[in-house]
Amino acid sequence: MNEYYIGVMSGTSLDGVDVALCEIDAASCRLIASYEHPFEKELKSKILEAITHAVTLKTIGELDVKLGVLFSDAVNALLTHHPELREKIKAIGLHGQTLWHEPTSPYPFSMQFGNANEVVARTGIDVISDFRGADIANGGEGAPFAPAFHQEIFKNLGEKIAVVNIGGIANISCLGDELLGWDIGCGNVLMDGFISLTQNKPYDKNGDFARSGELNMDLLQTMLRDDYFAKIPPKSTGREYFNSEWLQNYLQDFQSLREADMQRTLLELTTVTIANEANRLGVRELIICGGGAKNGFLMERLEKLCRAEVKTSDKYGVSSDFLEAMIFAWLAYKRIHKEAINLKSVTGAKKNAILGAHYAAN
Ligand SMILES: Nc1ncnc2c1ncn2[C@@H]1O[C@H](COP(=O)(O)OP(=O)(O)OP(=O)(O)O)[C@@H](O)[C@H]1O
Ligand SMILES: CC(=O)N[C@H]1[C@@H]2OC[C@@H](O2)[C@@H](O)[C@@H]1O[C@H](C)C(=O)O
Repeated sequence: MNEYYIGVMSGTSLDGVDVALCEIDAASCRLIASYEHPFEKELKSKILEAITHAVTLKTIGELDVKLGVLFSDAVNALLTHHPELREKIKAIGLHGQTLWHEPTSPYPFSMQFGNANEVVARTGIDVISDFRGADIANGGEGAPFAPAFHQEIFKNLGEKIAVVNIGGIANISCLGDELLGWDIGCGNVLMDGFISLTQNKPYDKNGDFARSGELNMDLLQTMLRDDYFAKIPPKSTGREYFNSEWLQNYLQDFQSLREADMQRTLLELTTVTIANEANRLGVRELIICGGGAKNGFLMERLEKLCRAEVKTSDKYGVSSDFLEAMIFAWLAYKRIHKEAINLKSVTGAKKNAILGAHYAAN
């Protein structure tokens, strides 16, 4: 029998909270309704501050609850449009806001905020959260998890298919008998960071500003030599690595470049690092999802640089905007049904584990 779950995702871009209401059974996951809840500017700056500066435990505790309230508001807002479904929702899969991801240190962890008890109290619905902890405890990277879901929904397309999510961070899934996947590196996060610093805009709409600039090969080659790109998978990353310090470090020797040239070169960095992986894997089709799919210039460059055919997931009827939120609805379904997730070939965990902690409403 089909069951209803809600997935809530707020990613590295901090652009909004994505909510996906899905109808799920053993063979399918269908998006029934979706909603993007606004992220207040003030909360966004608080999160960025917590990532880059030392903050007090009081601030951290409050941030956890504020995010819990935000995620509850997001779920309740979606359900006001579908009141008849509220009683039917089995659970909310709550990813939480990643503040810090450090899976390879001596005491590895991945920190997602958004108080689950608060979400249970404010929605009256069971919540599954803390998805990454078990994978890390089993020796895995705790990310990316998207490959398991990509495999599930695109398995009928055959071999040599890869899916790339271009969010703040870009991650790839290579589908097949042995599932592969890792975080490629920067998706939009550096482009967003640069245009926000220079023009106070959240992102470069359609890549138009980048298009107006010239590619600087010296800067591109220098950035491509960054250690992260050469690292052998399993690997995963986030804002604790690709951030304003990273940008400053690479841009400082190129101060004479025009801002448009820097933007253009950052866009090329994203597309070249994605295309390199796709070409190396020899994929025949590259399916794109995440906000980067809306950047016309970025998509043009990807089509040029990739030997594979490049399509957005929308072409297969899967929303490129809500695919990540759907992952957490699906993972909540898997947790309720106590099914382990096939991820050890991706994250390097010793075993496939049942992911997530269950916070019951009753
Ligand atoms: N019209 C557009 N033109 C250019 N870029 C866009 C457009 N719309 C969205 N984006 C980019 O997509 C980003 C948001 O993508 P998305 O919501 O997939 O990221 P995320 O889920 O927060 O990140 P991650 O997947 O790393 O967790 C924006 O910050 C922006 O850079
Ligand atoms: C630690 C963390 O939050 N990682 C996110 C982030 O956003 C994209 C990429 O980096 C991926 O590793 C992951 O999200 C998706 C949903 C994942 O687990 O596949």
